[in-house]
Amino acid sequence: MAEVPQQIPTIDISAWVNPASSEADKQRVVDEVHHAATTYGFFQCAGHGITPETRDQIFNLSKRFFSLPMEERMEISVKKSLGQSFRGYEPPFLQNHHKHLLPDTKETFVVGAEIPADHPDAGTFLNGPNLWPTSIPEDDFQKPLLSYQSQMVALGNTLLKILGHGLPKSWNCSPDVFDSLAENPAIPMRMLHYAAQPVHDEKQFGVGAHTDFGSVTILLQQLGTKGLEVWYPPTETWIPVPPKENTFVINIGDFVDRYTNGYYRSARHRVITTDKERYSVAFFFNGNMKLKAPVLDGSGGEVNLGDHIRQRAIATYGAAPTLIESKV
Ligand SMILES: O=C(O)CCC(=O)C(=O)O
Ligand SMILES: [Fe+2]
Repeated sequence: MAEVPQQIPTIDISAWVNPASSEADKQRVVDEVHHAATTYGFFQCAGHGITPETRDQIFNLSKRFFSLPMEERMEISVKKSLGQSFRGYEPPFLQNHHKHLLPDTKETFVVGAEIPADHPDAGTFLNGPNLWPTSIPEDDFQKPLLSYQSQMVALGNTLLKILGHGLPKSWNCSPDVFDSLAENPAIPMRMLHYAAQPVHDEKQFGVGAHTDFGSVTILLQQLGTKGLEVWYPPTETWIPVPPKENTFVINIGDFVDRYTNGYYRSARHRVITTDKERYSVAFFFNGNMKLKAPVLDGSGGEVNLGDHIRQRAIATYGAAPTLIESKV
């Protein structure tokens, strides 16, 4: 029987980003990420270059948004976003990952790539203009959020490069193989707020057990809170993933799992409820929604990112028929 891991690994990727690093130091980063992605599907990422001030600023904005009156949040509800663009505010109890559970307690504000309404793709699945709260000045809210978004895109690209370098040599694919996946990517960022749940109900989760749909997720957690757990199949255990100073939690999504035929693992995870409120920000680097490509290990079969994500959204928002019927 495998030993129960107490935590997922922490990996400092700074040697990869620093042009002065030796090849051996860069390779160490590749090896560590490879180990985490094949074993856990999760790791804590340090040395990413994003400042603590940026992190504090993002949480302050999130707190400011979720403190707006409910009517104001509902004015920019996802239901009001253009076509199937899925932008704006999602109230609690909307998404359900399992029929036998209650819907998730989380509430969410979703920001994606800013696609103007007159763009040919606007209104198609995950494409369109963002919805912004009118009572917060643009410079105080949308500018810093979009700046954070571009830092997340850069980090997502870096992570895909590292993952590309870790693929087995026998597959004969270029280490830049994920470049086409990273082109013009869908990048929904979900600012998440979990209200305190003083009464425990075993059917109630912040987010029920699920895997992420896209390529790579970059998660920022509020220090001093808890709730995130990842499933480790060899020991059939949930491993807690506590927030750690100056790190992001990185996890592999379904698409990279399928694309690599399960080599990089998209691990199940969940957020349990606690008696303390919690904020987190999940940046989903979904990737190029138009990508259709053969599975990388040459075993046959094709992956289609857009179809996969659409089907998973339908499955998990199925408990919210009004949203799903009008949106997907
Ligand atoms: O809030 C968290 O820690 C994780 C949220 C999550 O797993 C998700 O939104 O997919
Ligand atoms: Fe998730």
